[in-house]
Amino acid sequence: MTLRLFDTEARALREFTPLAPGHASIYLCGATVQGDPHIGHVRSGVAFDVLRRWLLAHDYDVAFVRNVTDIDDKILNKAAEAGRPWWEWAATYERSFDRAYEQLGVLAPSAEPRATGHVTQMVELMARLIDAGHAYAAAGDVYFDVRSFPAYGALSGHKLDDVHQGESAAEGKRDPRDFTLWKAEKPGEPSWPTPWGRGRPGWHLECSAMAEAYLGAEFDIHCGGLDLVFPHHENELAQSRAAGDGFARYWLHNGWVTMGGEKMSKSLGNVLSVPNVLKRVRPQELRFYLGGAHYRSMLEYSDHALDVAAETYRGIEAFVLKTQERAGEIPVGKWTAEFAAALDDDLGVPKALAEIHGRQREGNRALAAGDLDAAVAIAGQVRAMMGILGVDPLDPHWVSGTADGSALHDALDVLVRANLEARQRAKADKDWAAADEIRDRLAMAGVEVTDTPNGPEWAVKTNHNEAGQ
Ligand SMILES: Nc1ncnc2c1ncn2[C@@H]1O[C@H](COP(=O)(O)OP(=O)(O)OP(=O)(O)O)[C@@H](O)[C@H]1O
Ligand SMILES: [Zn+2]
Repeated sequence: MTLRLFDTEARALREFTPLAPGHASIYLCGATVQGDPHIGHVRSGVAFDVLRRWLLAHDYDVAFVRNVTDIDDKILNKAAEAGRPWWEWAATYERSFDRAYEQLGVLAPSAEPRATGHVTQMVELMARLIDAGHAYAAAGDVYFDVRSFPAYGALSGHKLDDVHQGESAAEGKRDPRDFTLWKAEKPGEPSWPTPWGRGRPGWHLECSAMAEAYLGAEFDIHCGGLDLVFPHHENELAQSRAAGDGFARYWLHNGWVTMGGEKMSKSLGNVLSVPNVLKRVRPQELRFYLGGAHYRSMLEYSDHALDVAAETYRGIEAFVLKTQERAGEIPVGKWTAEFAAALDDDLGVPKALAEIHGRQREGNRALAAGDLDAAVAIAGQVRAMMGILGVDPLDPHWVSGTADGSALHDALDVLVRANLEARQRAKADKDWAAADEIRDRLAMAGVEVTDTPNGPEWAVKTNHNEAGQ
């Protein structure tokens, strides 16, 4: 595998050579869990899941860390407005993000560290920076001294004179371009002890400390959305390198989901929540849509574009299902050389999809010609390639997640019906105890039985609405 990735720091495609052969360590900036995810939020999760799957397919041992920022001004403010504890607010929306990732078939991270669980590491990192003369404490805050790090701005291309951290002026800050590592305690806000007083972490510090804790002082790839290049990643890099760590060796950034030409963003109000979109299309179709564009390009949302992607997905799915119907089984095959070349070229998913469509057409021709062996072989290739993109139509994730017509549902139906027939026989024999026992057993398994004029009907009780399924 000769994988080339566009490295934001080098501003060029670079061949990926891991720090340790056969291992890849990846850090992805996760969500600030302040509200439900919109489809822009989950794009990075989907895009870099493809990178992970491609490395896994080449037998890499991948350590994939995606953090949760569970302490932040926005979380504190929103929780306070709602009159709820901040930790409950964060936990609620962390679950909401987890559910969205799960629905879209994003592989669970190797570790999902929360910022609040890593304050010790943050304090240690600050101590190293202060000792090395790169940071200072003032009035309970701790700042990074930007001028002490000559390479500052190298990632984003900012000249020092043009740097605006987006932070307000503060007592004791030596230079307006310095950024906050640690915020002094405010009344009523959560805080942790440090040698410089109680307070809470700044966002940038969190990721540097968590990346090092899990992936070491130097690791392979740091990923995130394009908006994070500055200041977030510039500041992460400055902190970690100033502290003597090699930090990330490659920086990858995904483009935005836009609507009306602007970044989909809560503050602009042009957002579509994941559950809402899943009322229109199935999760695998949404994933196919979000993951179908090149990860670095902008993806302008429209209902029409989403519908077209869903229809395209259904075309590929129909070919695989039709072949499966005739052949019985479609073993996962191997991707083609064209597909590999496309993905190796900075994860060129659009070209990879063109290859899949080509195979699909060839497969449909084979089906039409009655050449089932050829169709099965091609469907196996299609499954392998779609699997790398996380959307293999026969992946059990989609099959079991789809309540109607799925293999799992059909299997369950056979078992439940057998139980219901036994219950009918027990009733006919006036063996009420046996009939009740069967009903109770089904209830314990979460199967709810309703007697209707057409006979008993059953459904699995769920605790949440399975939107779109
Ligand atoms: N429209 C979008 N398209 C792609 N990625 C996005 C989009 N909006 C946010 N992200 C990414 O989601 C991740 C989490 O971002 P964060 O929680 O800071 O949200 P945000 O950018 O403040 O979103 P919002 O503006 O909607 O509040 C970041 O990596 C960010 O780049
Ligand atoms: Zn981060």
